[in-house]
Amino acid sequence: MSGITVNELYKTYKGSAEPTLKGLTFQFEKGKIAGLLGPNGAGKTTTISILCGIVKSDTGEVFIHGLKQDAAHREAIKRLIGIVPQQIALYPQLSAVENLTYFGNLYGFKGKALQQKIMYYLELFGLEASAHKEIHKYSGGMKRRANIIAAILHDPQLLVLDEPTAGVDVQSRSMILQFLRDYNRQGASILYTSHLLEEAQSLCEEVVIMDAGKMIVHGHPLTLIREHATCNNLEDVFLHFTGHAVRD
Ligand SMILES: Nc1ncnc2c1ncn2[C@@H]1O[C@H](COP(=O)(O)OP(=O)(O)OP(=O)(O)O)[C@@H](O)[C@H]1O
Repeated sequence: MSGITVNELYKTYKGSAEPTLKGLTFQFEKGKIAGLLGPNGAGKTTTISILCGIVKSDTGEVFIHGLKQDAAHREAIKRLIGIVPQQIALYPQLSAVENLTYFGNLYGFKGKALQQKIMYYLELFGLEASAHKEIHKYSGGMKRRANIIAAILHDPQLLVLDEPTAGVDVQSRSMILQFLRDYNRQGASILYTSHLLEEAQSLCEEVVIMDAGKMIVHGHPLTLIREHATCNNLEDVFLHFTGHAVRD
């Protein structure tokens, strides 16, 4: 399996009585836009963090494009993946160009080629006029767009995004979604989490709905909707499987 394989993941955080992941198992095909969905506290961020090698699971295994996520492959997987975390991971006192130069350098890119790439992406994401503005002066949507650029400078084959469109303005959201479609069309795999189910339904070719640390259902959004007579959209499917009780 050359996409993403998650096998029997268990994870209990130190000091927690309850496991966060309880035998989580799923697969996503390579080259697709995939969505990892679930209510608050389902374990999505934990799962993504384990996939990317940021958090260690207690047991279970993960394969990314055929490579096992372990010490022997950590560096190779790091080059393969671009991570866009939920929190903005940029230095607020530095400009976009300064931040992106720093992140490019971390991946070994330097000089004119890096600067050209940074300017290309700043333009693509509508940030060229604010290229030298400090990040703390950016709006929320601008920060999100810059945060994505930081994750793609090394041309990752798999882009993993944790709620990239949460709380952003309509124009930024539309630009981010268009970028994800284009980046996928160029051959990259995308894995993203979101609570916006209408968005996930239109964007994703595959979704996993997880709850309480387990996989609940997996499939193409439209197939899942068709398979359940009472469901008209992905939100109906989500509520069908995860219930109506509010989560804390
Ligand atoms: N570092 C941590 N230490 C202890 N508990 C944690 C830690 N990170 C997450 N948890 C707990 O694990 C559970 C799952 O959290 P996680 O952030 O993975 O879920 P999620 O599905 O991403 O939620 P949300 O949609 O709210 O972002 C929660 O109960 C959370 O409190």
